[in-house]
Order: sequence, then C-alpha cells, then structure tokens
Amino acid sequence: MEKDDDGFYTAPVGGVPNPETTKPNDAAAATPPSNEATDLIKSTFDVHVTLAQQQEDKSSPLYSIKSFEELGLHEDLLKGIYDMGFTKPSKIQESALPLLLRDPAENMIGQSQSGTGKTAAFVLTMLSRVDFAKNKPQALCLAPSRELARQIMSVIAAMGKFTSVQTEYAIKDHLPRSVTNITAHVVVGTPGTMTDLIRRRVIDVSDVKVFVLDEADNMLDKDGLGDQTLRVKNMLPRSGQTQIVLFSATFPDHVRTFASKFAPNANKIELKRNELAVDSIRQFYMDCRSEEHKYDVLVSLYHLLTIGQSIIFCQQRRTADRIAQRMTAEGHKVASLHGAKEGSERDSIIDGFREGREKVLITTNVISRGIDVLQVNMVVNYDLPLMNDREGAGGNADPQPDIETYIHRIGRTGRFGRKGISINFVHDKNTWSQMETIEKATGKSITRIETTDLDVMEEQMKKAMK
Ligand SMILES: Nc1ncnc2c1ncn2[C@@H]1O[C@H](COP(=O)(O)OP(=O)(O)OP(=O)(O)O)[C@@H](O)[C@H]1O
Repeated sequence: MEKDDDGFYTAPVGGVPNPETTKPNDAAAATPPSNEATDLIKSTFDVHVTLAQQQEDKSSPLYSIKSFEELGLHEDLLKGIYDMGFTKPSKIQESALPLLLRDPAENMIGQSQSGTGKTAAFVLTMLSRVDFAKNKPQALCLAPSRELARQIMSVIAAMGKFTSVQTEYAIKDHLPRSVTNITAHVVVGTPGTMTDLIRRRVIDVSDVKVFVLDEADNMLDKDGLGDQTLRVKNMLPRSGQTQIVLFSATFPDHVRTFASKFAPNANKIELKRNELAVDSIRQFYMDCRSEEHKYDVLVSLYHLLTIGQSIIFCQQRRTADRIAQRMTAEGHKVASLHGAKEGSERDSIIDGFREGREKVLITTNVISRGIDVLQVNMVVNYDLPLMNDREGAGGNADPQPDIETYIHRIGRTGRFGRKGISINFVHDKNTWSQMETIEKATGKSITRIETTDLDVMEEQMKKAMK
C-alpha cells in the first residue's frame, strides 16, 4: 500500500474506501447499489431528537428520510454515496441529515453509537455546503488523532469522488513551512496544527461555512483538547455564518453544557446512558492472577486474536511497547502504536493494520476513538481505561474507570451491525471494582471466560466469536 502525495492512504480491506481506486468516473449512476448485504444495521435503539426551533407546520411529524434521494443532494454526491456501497441511510443519517442540510444552516449536536455512520452524515454536510468554484477553505473538521483525521479524509475522497473537491490536512509535519496559502475547500486535522495554520494565515477562515468536531466530547473536554478547539472556534468569523456540527457516541454530562454553548441553538440527537454500547458487541472478562499472568493469558489468546483482527488497549505507552517486544521476541507477529511515535511511523503502522498485514495492534487510547476497520472482531482491554489518564500518565492511587473511553474502545469492533467481542483483563480488587462500575454504567452484563483451563477458554471464545 502506498500513501500518495496528497497524504491520502489506501485501505483495501478496512471499512474505509480506497481513494486511489475512487477516481472520477462519469459512467457511475446515482442509483443505489443492488447489494443489500452492505445494509447491516439493525437499529434497536431510539434516538431522541430535540429541535432548536419549532417546525413551521406544528402538526407535521419530525421529518426524517428513508432514502438518500429524498435529501435533494447534488447528483455527484449521490453517485459517491452509492459508489461506496451505501444503499440506504442508517438511523443517525436518517434523523440527522435532513436537519444538517437545512437552509439556512442550523447547528447540530449529534449522538449515536459507535460504528453507526456518523462520519458520512458530517462529510455529506461539508460537501453539500462547499462552493467548488471558490478556491478557499469552506469547511473545517477537527478530530482528536492524526489516524482519525486521515480516515475522515479518505471518506471525503470517496464520497466526493465525483465532485471537484480539493482537500488538505492540518496534521503535524504534513505541510512544509514554505506553504503560505491553502486553497483547498475542506481542511481536516487536529486542533494544534489547525490553530497554527489559521494563526499564520495559511488558512483563511473568512469563508468557512461548516465547522465539524468529530469525537466532540473529547474535543471539548477541558481535560482533553477543549482549550485548543475553542481557540480554533474563536478565530472563525463572528458573523454566525458558520454551521457548527458536533458528533460523538458519548456526551458525558460535564461536556454537554459546554457543547450547548459551543454550538448554540443546536438541534440535538441524544442517546440514553444505557443505550451507549452496541448490542452486537458481546462483552467478557478474564480473571488473571497477577499483572504478569495477564501477559501469559494474552499470549495464550494469540491464535484466537489472529482469526480476524484485534486491538489490545494498554494504559501506558511503555506497556504497549513492552508487550509488543516480548511477543515479537517469542515469534508472534504484532504491531504497536502510540503517541510517542513519529507521525510517519504511526501512518505506516495503522495503514498496515488496515490492509490486514498486521492482525494484532497493541496500542493506547490514542486510537480508542473513531477508527473504523471492519475486520476487527476482538478488542482486549489489557488495562481498563482510567479517568484523568487518557494516554497513560499514571499516578492516581484509586482511579475510577473512564466509561466513555471504554465505550469507544470496545466500539472498534462490532462496526455497522457486525458482531464483535471485547475482553477485559481483571487481576486485583481495584480492577474488579472498576469493571463492576463499567458494567453498572453501561447497563450491559460482562460475562466470565475461563482462564485456568485453556481448552475450555478456547471453546468459550470460539462460541462467542460465532
Ligand atoms: N448508510 C450506510 N450503509 C452502509 N454502510 C455504512 C453506511 N453508513 C456508514 N457505513 C459504514 O459503517 C461503518 C461505520 O461508520 P462510521 O465510521 O462513520 O461510524 P461512526 O458512527 O462514526 O463510529 P465511531 O463512533 O466509532 O466514530 C463504516 O465502515 C462506514 O463505511
């Protein structure tokens, strides 16, 4: 696989389409693909929609669409959607798109479970609002990691394949300092680099019509990227011309209030707390005797981890590196990815995983959110996620579990209605009680898997994976 000069990457086997094979093609038709197998979503949850303004016709039911045609999108965008294999909108797309595409534009705070198609909803919004004849940035999108920014870009490339959209990254070490003016219509990046480019006037924001935050609760959290994101927003035109679009699978209470200020008068689509985790992800735990035993259990799982693809989450970067080194030395093939690695190395590791060259990825919270690799059928929480410890700073004697991060981590499997399993390693009183807290908070039971008898363990796992 190669990364081209535009910074796009190819993803032949992942959930993300391959921009290299998505060249403009006038022969494509704006009709739905016949393959209904792509329509895997069976939504069992309800979304709760709160409109910022009353509908003009008070008696009309909340407007929601059942097909992409009903949105009145430009034919080139419809072609892009169908070319991606989407036959009909998912539940969040059904409810959010008619609101997102209204004129004049209205803000949106949208919540829907992991893997249910939020990206397409905001990408379509950005592409619908851009005037392709104007060579200036008109849509900005921020994500918490370079991996997610690159993934979003590949969705823009695929969905905008039949348009003349120009895109650019605002991610670290991507643009040479000599670039003084970005003329691309859509800029996707992480908040630090976006701030820098706007400050240096490399990005002229005077025509920005849409500002999207993916993983918005994390982007707005003051313990996360909140300050940096606010800095970007404060540099946007004051005229109120910019539509603000916030999406995430989670919006904890402490962020909700700020989100409502950040996106005033927004239409809101919300989930209840016990609806946050997807039903198609079955959750398990494994009893480990000690920290060291966790490693042995992981190694005994190896061949099950490689039946499909799996992601192992650790609390600290050094744990991820140490496990990867040990397993590699013992002849297993694994990759490790975390924020201390160079950007280009991170890109090639995640690309290798998307391509299926690497089956097991050992990582930290850096890719706990948003990453969409459909083949991932197992997630292991080698360490449970803890509050105030988003990428392994450590140091809290009685740490509480980070429920939101847990939900995002397990959501790397079970994408768009597919089956997936998650396994938590517990090894002492603290981790036990953390897991109980998670179980209560998510309202989903977590089932024990045997670890003393390896044959029984394997049998249980295989059954769970069916
Ligand atoms: N209407 C659709 N029909 C078929 N597949 C779809 C549709 N919408 C989205 N998908 C696919 O579903 C998968 C998950 O979508 P996406 O990554 O947007 O989820 P998400 O809601 O943003 O998840 P997360 O909360 O984890 O970021 C992707 O592989 C995407 O291509």
